[in-house]
Amino acid sequence: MVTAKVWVLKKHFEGFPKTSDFELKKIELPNLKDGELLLESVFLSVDPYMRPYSQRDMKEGDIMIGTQVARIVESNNPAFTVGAFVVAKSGWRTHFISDGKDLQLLPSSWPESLPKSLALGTVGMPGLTAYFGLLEVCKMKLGDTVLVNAAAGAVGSVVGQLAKIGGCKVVGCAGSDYKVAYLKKIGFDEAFNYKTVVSLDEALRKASPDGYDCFFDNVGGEFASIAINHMKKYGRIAVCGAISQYNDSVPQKGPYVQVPMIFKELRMEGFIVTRWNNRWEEGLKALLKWVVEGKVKCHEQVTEGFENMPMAFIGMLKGENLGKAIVKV
Ligand SMILES: NC(=O)C1=CN([C@@H]2O[C@H](COP(=O)(O)OP(=O)(O)OC[C@H]3O[C@@H](n4cnc5c(N)ncnc54)[C@H](OP(=O)(O)O)[C@@H]3O)[C@@H](O)[C@H]2O)C=CC1
Ligand SMILES: CCCCCCC/C=C/C=O
Repeated sequence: MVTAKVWVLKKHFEGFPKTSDFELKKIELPNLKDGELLLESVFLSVDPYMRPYSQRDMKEGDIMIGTQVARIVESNNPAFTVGAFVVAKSGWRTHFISDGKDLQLLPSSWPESLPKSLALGTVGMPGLTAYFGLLEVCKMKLGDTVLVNAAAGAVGSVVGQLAKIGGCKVVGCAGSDYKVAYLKKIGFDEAFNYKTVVSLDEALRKASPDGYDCFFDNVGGEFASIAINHMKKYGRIAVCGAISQYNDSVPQKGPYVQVPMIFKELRMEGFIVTRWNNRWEEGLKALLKWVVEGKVKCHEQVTEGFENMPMAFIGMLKGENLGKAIVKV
């Protein structure tokens, strides 16, 4: 008999999540039936979407949603070998049972030396968000100037590097000087700390006096309202995330987008990465190749210990992570 530890949403978040909103529980797992597997989580992901999705899709007492890289420890399913690693969507659990239907094996070309945790970041859902958001929503093309916020995070850092591979000028902003230095190190042409600039408007103008063709928006709110005025005519805005609004108890008020959208004839499109579920293999193959070739650099903020999951999640929402926020069990 295996005992799994799980993190439960004890109380719906009100404003910024608190550690007391979570509860650690133990669950006895039953014996495996035919066709089933027992898995242990090795790395778990903490992501911004957990904040709005918990509000929309979860009730108090549910196990927190999320993905992990897990190792197969027992298998009654001939399609899965003990010792293999998979990406699963089994929530915040140390151990779980699966019938294999929802599991994704890591690509067979995954090099032994490459951390498997990257399957939750650059070579996983966040990397794919950057890939499809830039190619399909921003319609990025050679010579474009691309703006991205939350640029030193899991999605943003890949957006900037893919835009450089695509022959664009890239401007990024992040919430600390350390993050800004990292952006310059990984090839951003311009980067600034949005928390310390005297004027966001001036910082955006200085970074690209001619404006922006593409804006990959991870943040929303005030930043997006100012950035929209810096778009070039016919610019494209990919509305990927709105992390500056996820913890609001009272919705923020405008300025509103209509006037700049009309006069600059902009295209602004929200998206969710799962729209391209049927092309994940293509995206993962491309991302893995760039990582292996050293064309896309990865950084992870690894928190040790399953018991620290709530802390890692809250820390990521506060901006404590450089690159992808990961928990190592
Ligand atoms: N549409 C889709 O399919 C997907 C959307 N997303 C969205 O992409 C965005 C980035 O996600 P991800 O890369 O995983 O997360 P990150 O790794 O970028 O971590 C979140 C970062 O957001 C920044 N941040 C937090 N609060 C604010 C704020 N009030 N204003 C500005 N920045 C803030 C912090 O960086 P800093 O120090 O720079 O402030 C923090 O490090 C999120 O909005 C997320 O919801 C993610 C995946 C899929
Ligand atoms: C494999 C899990 C897919 C999660 C999709 C997350 C979409 C994110 C939206 C905003 O953050």
